[in-house]
Amino acid sequence: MAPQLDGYFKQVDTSAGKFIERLRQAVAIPSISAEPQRRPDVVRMSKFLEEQLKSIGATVQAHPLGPQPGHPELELPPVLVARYGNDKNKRTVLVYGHYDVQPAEKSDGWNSEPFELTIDEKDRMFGRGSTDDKGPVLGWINAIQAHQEANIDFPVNLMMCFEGMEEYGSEGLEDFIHKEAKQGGVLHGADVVCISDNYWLGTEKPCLTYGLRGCNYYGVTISGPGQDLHSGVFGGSAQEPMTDLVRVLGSLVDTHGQIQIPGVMDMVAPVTDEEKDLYPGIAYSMDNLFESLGSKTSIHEDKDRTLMARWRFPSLSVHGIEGAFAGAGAKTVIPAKVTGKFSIRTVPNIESDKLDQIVFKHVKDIFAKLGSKNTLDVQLIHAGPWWVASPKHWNFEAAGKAVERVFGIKPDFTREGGSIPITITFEQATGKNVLLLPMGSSTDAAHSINEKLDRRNYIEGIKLLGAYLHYVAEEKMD
Ligand SMILES: NCC(=O)N[C@@H](Cc1c[nH]cn1)C(=O)O
Ligand SMILES: [Zn+2]
Ligand SMILES: [Zn+2]
Repeated sequence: MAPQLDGYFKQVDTSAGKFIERLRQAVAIPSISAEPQRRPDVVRMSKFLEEQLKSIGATVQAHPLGPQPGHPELELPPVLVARYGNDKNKRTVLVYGHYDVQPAEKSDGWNSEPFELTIDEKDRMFGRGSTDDKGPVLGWINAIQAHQEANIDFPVNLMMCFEGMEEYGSEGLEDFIHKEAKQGGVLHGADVVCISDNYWLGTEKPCLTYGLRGCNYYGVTISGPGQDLHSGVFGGSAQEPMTDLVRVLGSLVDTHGQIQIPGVMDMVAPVTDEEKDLYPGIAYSMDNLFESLGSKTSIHEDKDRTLMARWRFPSLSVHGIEGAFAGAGAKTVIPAKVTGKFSIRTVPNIESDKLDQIVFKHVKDIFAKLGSKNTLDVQLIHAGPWWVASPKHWNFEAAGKAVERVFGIKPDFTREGGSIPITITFEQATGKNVLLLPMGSSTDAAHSINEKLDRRNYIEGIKLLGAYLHYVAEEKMD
């Protein structure tokens, strides 16, 4: 089956240095979507990607999305829609990825410059965006190029949709996809959808992913004094916003990860016996968790409960406080206005709007009990839905065969604790099966300091993406 693959694999190995250089150039562009001052870099990254796509003969359109909601002065970065191949006798695969990244500063604790791809003696390629999601996005381009260089016919028509706001909730993309997936739209005509933007459960065994948690992200702002104050002069006589905020934040979740907001857990679908039976067969251990954590500070003691906590139950994380003193030293300031940021990862059957109302009520109730003269405001910053699909589809079968061919092992079928808000939109707008096909591993530290992609995962991942397309071309439709 798929006899051309050996030649393709050989070519990927031959071109590996070139593909790593492409990743180096991409990582060098700090395309941080959450920071308005970095928006020109996000746009620069879209232009880089456009050039790369054109260089391999894809047709590319950059679609503007208009101003960012709530920031009329700030244009959203464009969605790139590219096409390679237009053969009516071939299947069409729609792939999605994102070219924006999470914020990163060397001073956060990185061992190397976050926007300089740094390869160590173990062939780990460190850099912001290396695994999330520049490596996988470039993987599709590299797969096309290796086919050309090896003179192997590309097995499918590839439609590529790359956005620049994923790490900020995919603003503006949903409407675009719904519009363009219709007859006559630029995203119309896909047979299946594939997204490479998540991770293996461990470091050795690839997986195919059929579920994601959603994410509702909130800000709670407490303000009082007209400006920051000297704690020696005003400590004890002014009500302090930080004092109130830490109490509000402290009321949200306990040390054991139990969400303390009444009503949230009532919305969670009960775990069925059939579901419980899936967990013991999955290749994962507490040591895998400890390795990715870099410590043994797990909440749960066993693997099944840990996986359920990641995939199957909601979690609440407190991310930071804007406006608070966070530097080194001992500054004696009383901040005048502080915004706590927290998010809830959602699962079936949590309803997003209902969750917002429950969260707002809880925060307001806790604040009211403090009897503070300060002012409170709580807002939803963005929300993305959870998604669970059926892996019993030829799209997953094709990917399973590709994993076996490249890695010599059958993949695990997993869900993911993270969120890719646009996944369900692709499913609904195209009416087609969506597969998540990860490239990176559990130790990649996406969103964290020292994010990396192992050379092996990148190069074998390029083979995997190409092999998947060959098996898609061969699969019988359901
Ligand atoms: N690789 C996917 C990813 O990292 N997704 C983000 C999406 C998000 C949701 N809210 C803010 N960003 C994630 O945090 O899961
Ligand atoms: Zn991502
Ligand atoms: Zn991410």
